Amino acid sequence: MIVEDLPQIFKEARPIIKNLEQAGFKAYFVGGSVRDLLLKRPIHDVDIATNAYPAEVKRIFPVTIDTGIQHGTVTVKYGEEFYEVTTFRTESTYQDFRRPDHVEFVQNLSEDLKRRDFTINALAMAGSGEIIDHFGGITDLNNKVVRAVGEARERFHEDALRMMRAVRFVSQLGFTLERDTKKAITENRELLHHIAVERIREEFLKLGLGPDSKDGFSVLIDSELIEDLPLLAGKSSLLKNYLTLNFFPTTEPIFWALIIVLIKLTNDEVRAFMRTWKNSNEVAHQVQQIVECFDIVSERELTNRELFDFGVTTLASTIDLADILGEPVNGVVLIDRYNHLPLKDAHELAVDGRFLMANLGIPAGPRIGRLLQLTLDAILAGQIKNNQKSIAKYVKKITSVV
Ligand SMILES: Nc1ccn([C@@H]2O[C@H](COP(=O)(O)OP(=O)(O)OP(=O)(O)O)[C@@H](O)[C@H]2O)c(=O)n1
Repeated sequence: MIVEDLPQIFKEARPIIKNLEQAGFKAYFVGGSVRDLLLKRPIHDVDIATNAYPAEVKRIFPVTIDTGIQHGTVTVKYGEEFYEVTTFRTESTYQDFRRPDHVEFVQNLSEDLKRRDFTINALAMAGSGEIIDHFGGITDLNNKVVRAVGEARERFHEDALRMMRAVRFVSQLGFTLERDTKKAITENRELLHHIAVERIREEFLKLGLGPDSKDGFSVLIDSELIEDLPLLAGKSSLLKNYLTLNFFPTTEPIFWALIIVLIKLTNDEVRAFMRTWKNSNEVAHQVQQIVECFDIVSERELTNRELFDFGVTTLASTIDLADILGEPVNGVVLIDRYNHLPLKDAHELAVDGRFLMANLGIPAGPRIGRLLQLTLDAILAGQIKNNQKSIAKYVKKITSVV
C-alpha cells in the first residue's frame, strides 16, 4: 500500500529520510504518526527510525540535540521543526522495569517493529509513502482492533504501561480490545505496580478524556486492570456507575472530580488521593474546590459569599459535573447569580486596610483583616453598598463587637 498524497507534516520531514538514505542508511516514519495518517486523525509529530547510530545521525545533520542518546534517540532540527530520530532498537528500551537502562540496537526495521506494543503502532512508512505492515496493522485499523504484536504477555512484560495504553486507545480511537490481549492484561495486571504513577496518570487521563471513555472504563473494569490503579482497588462496583452516564468530562479537573465523587471520597480524603496520583498542586486545588462546591450544590443553594469564593471557573466546572451526574442544578441561574454579585474580586472593595486605619482610627493588626472580611460578607449579602460611605458606617457599627 502506498499513500500518494502525504500531509504537509510528512512532506516537510521527508528530507530527513532522504539525507539518511543518501548517507547509505535506511530510515522510515514509525509509530503513532503512521497510525494517525491512516486513520485520518490529526498528526502532531512524526518520529523516524533508522539503522544509523546516534553518532552517525549527528554527523549527517548540522543541528541536533542529544535528547535520549542512551536510548538511541537524537533530535534533529530541520527547517523550523524538530524530529526524533531513533536507532532501530528492541523492547528493553521501552522503560523495561527490570532493565531500565538497557538498550539493544538491532539492524533492521522488522526487529524494531516486532517489539512495539500494538499492531496499529507497529506500522512504518518509507519516504516514498509505502506502508510497511508486518503484523496485520492495517487490517486491525480497518476492524478497529487493539491487538498486541505477537505474544501480548511478552509485550506487557517489556513495559507494563502498555496495558494502560491499550485501554487508552480503546477510549481515544473507539477501538475494541482483542480477546487475547485483554486476557493477558487480566493475567499480568499486577505488573502495573512497577510503573511510575505519573506515566499511569497520563494514560488514565487520556482514557478519561477520550471520545469513547465509557468503553475505555468498561474494559478497565472488565479486564480488572482497575484493581491495580492507585487507590482504585476495590472500587470497581462504584466505578461501574461511570457506565451509566450520558455525558463525560471534557477537562482534567472535572475528570478527577468525577472519579472522586463516584468513589465517594470525603473532602478530607481528596487531597491524599490527588497527591497519590502525583497531580500538580494547581490541579489538586481545582479538583478540591469543584468537589466541595458540588457537595454544597447537591444539598442546598450556594450563598453569595460561596459564589464569590468559588469563582466562575469552579462554578462552571461544578455545573458540568452536576450535568454529568444528573444532579438537578440550574447552571443558568447559578451563573446569573454570580454575574449579578456586587463584586467578584476582593480588590474591587471600595476600601482597604489603610482606609480603615486613616479614616476610622483602627490600629494596624489582624483586626483590620477581620473587619474587611465582614465588610465583604455584608456587601455580598446585600446588606450594604460597596462605597466608602456605607462601608465606614457599617464598620463603625461593628467595631464595638469585633
Ligand atoms: N510503551 C510503549 C510506548 C511506545 N511504543 C511505540 O512507540 C511509538 C510512539 O510512542 P508514543 O509517542 O508514546 O505514543 P503514540 O503511539 O505515538 O501515541 P500518542 O502520540 O497518541 O501518545 C508507539 O506508536 C509504539 O510503536 C511502544 O511500543 N511501547
